Amino acid sequence: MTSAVNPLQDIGTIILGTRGSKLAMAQSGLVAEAINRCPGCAVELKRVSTHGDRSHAPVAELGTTGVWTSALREALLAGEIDIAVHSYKDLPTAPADGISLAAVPKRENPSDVLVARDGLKLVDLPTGARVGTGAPRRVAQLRAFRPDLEIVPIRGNIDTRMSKVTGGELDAVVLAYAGLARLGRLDDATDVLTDDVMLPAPAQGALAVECRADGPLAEMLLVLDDPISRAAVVAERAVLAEVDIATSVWCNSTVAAHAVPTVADDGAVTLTLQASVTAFDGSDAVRMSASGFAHDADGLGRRLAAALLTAGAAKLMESP
Ligand SMILES: NCc1[nH]cc(CCC(=O)O)c1CC(=O)O
Repeated sequence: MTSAVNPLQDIGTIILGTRGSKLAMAQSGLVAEAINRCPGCAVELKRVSTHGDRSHAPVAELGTTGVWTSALREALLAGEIDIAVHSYKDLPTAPADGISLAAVPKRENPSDVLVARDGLKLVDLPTGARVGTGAPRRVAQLRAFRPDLEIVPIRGNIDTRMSKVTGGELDAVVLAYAGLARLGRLDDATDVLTDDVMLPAPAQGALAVECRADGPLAEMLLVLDDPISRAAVVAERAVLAEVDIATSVWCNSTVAAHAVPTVADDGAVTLTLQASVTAFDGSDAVRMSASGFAHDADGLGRRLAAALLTAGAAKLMESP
């Protein structure tokens, strides 16, 4: 008697590596749940501590790419874990040898949100209000839109950041919608920031599921992949990669990008990609958009980056 081939039947328990933060555990839990739904699969979570978790310095000063992700990739290559789940926006743009991006699950809302006292929206914050964020992209866009605000550099996990608002130390913080959604804390958001005010980080809201390129998991993990989310993120990251090459400011970059997919009646997927680079002090910015087919997502992003660079994007990020 023959039975249908189950590509996982010989794999045994799959070890899924994750950072230990509440958000990372929630994200990894979502991926683990999806894998556990496949018949015969069993997943075990294993915590891996990263450079970013161990250091308390501002992320912009850690001086290296992959502060949240390198340790997970090393554990993957060493065979200590079989799958790594990352926030896609935290991954370096350079490809990693021996590792496949097996799946990009359906993306959460990529926007940033404001969590402010008294339910305030960004436009309602009083002059001089104290707003916490450490990300150069958020700082620059906030300064461009509301030069009167006092921006306070902060870091720490989402709970820590939000507690500075409830504790009265800050009037507001800027966070990713996706992070709040995954922690079940969306009710705390007081304003969902629109693209014209705060264009998100490339790949914000998306997860990256990686495995060893030579193993059996890559094919099986494709069930978790959402090709439209993947195409959008690939376009956004191509902008970042191309600007990175021209400027080498990586974590300190103010590059923002958002690709909105549309599916035509014939099934063809088109992306409308918007991208911007803002001067660190918010005094100047270049912003452009372009459309193209999802199957050329990478080319679309690279061409838009080239146009941004021609318009002076690299110069804007010369001095922090
Ligand atoms: N570097 C921190 C980080 N990495 C991913 C997210 C949010 C979740 C996501 O973008 O998928 C966050 C927190 C934040 O920006 O508020």
